[in-house]
Amino acid sequence: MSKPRMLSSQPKRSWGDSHISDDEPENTRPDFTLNSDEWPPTPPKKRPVTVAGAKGKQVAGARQSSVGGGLGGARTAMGGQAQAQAQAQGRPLTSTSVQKPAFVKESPGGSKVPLAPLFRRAPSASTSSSSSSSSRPGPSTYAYNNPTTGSVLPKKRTLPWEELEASSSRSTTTSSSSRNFHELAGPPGSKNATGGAGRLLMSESMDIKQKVVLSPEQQTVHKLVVEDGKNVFFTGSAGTGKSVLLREIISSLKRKYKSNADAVAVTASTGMAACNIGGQTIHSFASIGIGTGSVEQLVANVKKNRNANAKWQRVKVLVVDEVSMVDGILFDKLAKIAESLKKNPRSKTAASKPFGGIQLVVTGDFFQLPPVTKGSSPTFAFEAQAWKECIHHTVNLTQVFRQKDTEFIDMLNEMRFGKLRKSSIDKFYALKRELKYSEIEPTELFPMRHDVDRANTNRLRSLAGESRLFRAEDSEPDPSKQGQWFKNIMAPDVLELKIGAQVMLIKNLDQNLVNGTVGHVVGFGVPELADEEEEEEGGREGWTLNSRDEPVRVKGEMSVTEARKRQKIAEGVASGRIEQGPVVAWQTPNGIEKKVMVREEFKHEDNNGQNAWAMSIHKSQGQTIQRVKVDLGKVFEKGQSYVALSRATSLEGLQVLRFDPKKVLAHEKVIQWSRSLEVLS
Ligand SMILES: Nc1ncnc2c1ncn2[C@@H]1O[C@H](COP(=O)(O)OP(=O)(O)OP(=O)(O)O)[C@@H](O)[C@H]1O
Repeated sequence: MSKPRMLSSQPKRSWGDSHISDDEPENTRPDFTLNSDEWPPTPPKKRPVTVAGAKGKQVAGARQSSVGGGLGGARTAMGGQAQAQAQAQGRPLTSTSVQKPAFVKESPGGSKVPLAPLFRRAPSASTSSSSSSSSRPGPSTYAYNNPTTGSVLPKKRTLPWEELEASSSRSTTTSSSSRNFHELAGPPGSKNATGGAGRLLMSESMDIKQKVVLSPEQQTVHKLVVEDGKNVFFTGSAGTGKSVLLREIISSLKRKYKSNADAVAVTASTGMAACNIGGQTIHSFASIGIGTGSVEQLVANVKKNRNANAKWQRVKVLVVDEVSMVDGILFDKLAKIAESLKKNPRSKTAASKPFGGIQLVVTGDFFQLPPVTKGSSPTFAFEAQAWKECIHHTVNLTQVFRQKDTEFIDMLNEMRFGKLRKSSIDKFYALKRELKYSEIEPTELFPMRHDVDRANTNRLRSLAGESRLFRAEDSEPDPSKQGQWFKNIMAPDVLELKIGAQVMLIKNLDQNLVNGTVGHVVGFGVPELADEEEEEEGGREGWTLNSRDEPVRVKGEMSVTEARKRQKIAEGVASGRIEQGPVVAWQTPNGIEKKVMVREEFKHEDNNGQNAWAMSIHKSQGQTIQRVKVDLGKVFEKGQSYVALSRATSLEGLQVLRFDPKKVLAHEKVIQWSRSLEVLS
C-alpha cells in the first residue's frame, strides 16, 4: 500500500468532493486507548517532544498530524500546469502523501469560536435479552446499557511549536510528521512567503495525541472481537464512535496477529472509506474486479492469481467498514468465495465453514448512505443469507459523542428513522437563519458535487492575492502506480491556496487540532525552521547577521547559528531548493487559535478530513463539523439528509437551507430490520 505524502496545493483535483457516488473516505479519529478500568477517562500525561526540523523528519508524537483541505477550483488545467512546472524545476512528482488542508476564509478578527465539548449521553434504558435466530451459533444483538455518566474528555493540550514570525503577526504552531509538501506554482520569492523569515519555536510542552478512552460499550465490542474472536457487527447512529472503535480494534488485531501480516484484511465498501482505515476496498481485497460473474468464475480467477489466492489463504479476520454501502448480493458472493477458497481439499470431511472460517468484523449504519444502485431498490448486506449465518453478534452503540444537546440528538434520531415530529419539523425549519460567526465561516454541505466545486472556486477566486499551488507526492515506488491512491483520499493531489483561504483539517494532529477543525491560511513558511526552537524566545541577547552576512550581537535577536541557518533557508527558498508550505491559523475547540505549518505526510490510515468552504454530503459522511450550513434542496438519496445534519455538533452551529420534511427518508427495509434488533443489558 502506498504511503501518500502530501504536498501543497494547487487544484488538479478538485476539492469539493468527488462524485456523489464516488467513494468517500471517512475521517481520521484521534487515538483512543482502551482502559477497561477507567471511565470516565483521565487525561494522559504529557510527553516531552523532540522535533526534527528538516524536511522528512518527524515531530515526535505528532505522527498523525496533517492537514487536508481543498478547494474546488481550477483543477485539471492547473494541475497539469503545476506538474509541468515542477518537472521543469526537476522536482519529483511522485510520492503519495496527501495533505488535505481545510481551508476557509478570512474573517475580520473577532471572538474565538469554541468547539462543543465531547458529550456522552446516557444510553437508553432499554435492555433485554439477546436473541438468536439463526441455526448457526445464535447471533445475539444487543446494546450495552452504560450506567455511567461520562465526562468530557481532556481537552487541554499544547502544541509543540510556536511560530514566532510568520507572515502574519499571530503566533504559529507547527507539528507534523514527515513533511512532503511540494509547492508547484508558488510565485518565486513571493512576498507572502514567510521564507527565511519565519521561525518555528517549540512551545512549552506538547501533549500530542492525547489518548481517548473507549466507553464501556465500545470496550464490550472490542473484547468480543479481539479477545473472544467473535464475528461481530457493530452499528449505532451517527456519532456513536464506530470509527473510533474500529480503529482501535484494527490496531489490536494487528498486534494480535503480528506474525502474519496478511491475517487482518482491512476493507471498506468504498475506496475513500477504506483509505480512512488504512485498508482497501472489499473488491480489491477479494481480487474480484467489480464482482460481476458467477461465484465459480470469480473463484477460478482468484485461483489463477497466485498472490490473490495466497492472500485469501492467509487471512484470518476480515474487517468491513461502511457496510451500509455493501451490496447484499456481493456479501453472499464473498461468503461463497471464501468458503470455496478456504476449504481444505485434503480433508474428506471438511465441510465449508461460514465465510471460510474467517472472523468477520463489520460496522456501519444502515440508516446512512445505501449501496449505489442504478434505479432499483438496493439490497442491503443484512439481507444476505451469509449475514444471518455469519454475524453472531450485533451490537448497537447507544452513546452519542458527537452532540451533547439531547434535544438535537432526539431530532436527529427522528430524522434517522424518517419520522419527524411536528415540533422537530418546526425546529429544522427555524434553522434557516444565518449562523453567527466571527472568523470561520460555516462549511457548506451540498448533495451535488458541482455545487461544491462552484462554491469553493468562487470563494477562492474572490480572494485577493496570488494563488500558490501545492502537489502531493506519492511514495509509491512503482511509477505506474503513482498517484492512483489519490483518488481515494480526501486530500486533493493538487491544492490551490491563497492567504485567507478557509481550510479544514483532515487529519488529527492532536487533541485539539482534529479532523474537521477549520482555519484559514495566514501565510506560507518553511518547516525546516522548526529545527530552531526554544532557546531564542524573546528579549535575550543574541546574534544576527548584518547586510554583509557578518554576525552582529544584538539584544533580542537570534543566535548566529540560527541566523546563518535562516539565511541559508532564505537562499534555498529563493532558489527553489526549499519549498514552503501553508501556515494555517486554526480555531481549536477550546477557542484558542493555533498556527500550524502544514506540510504533512499522509498515510492511508491518516486520511480523514475535509475541506474548506464547501463539501459534498457524501464526502462529509464520517465527519464531525462545528459549524455547518446544509442545503437540502437537491437531496436525492434516502439517508442523505440525516448524514448531512448529523455532522453538526450543535443546533447553534447548524444552518439548514431548503429543509423539506418530505426529503427526510429512511429505507423501509432498514426500519423493519432495525426493529428486529434486540438489546441486552
Ligand atoms: N470513547 C470516546 N470518548 C470520547 N469521544 C469519542 C469516543 N468515541 C468517539 N468519540 C468522538 O465522537 C465523535 C464521533 O465519533 P465517530 O466519528 O467515531 O462516530 P461514528 O459512529 O463513526 O459517526 P458516523 O456514523 O457519523 O461516521 C468523534 O469526535 C470522536 O472523537
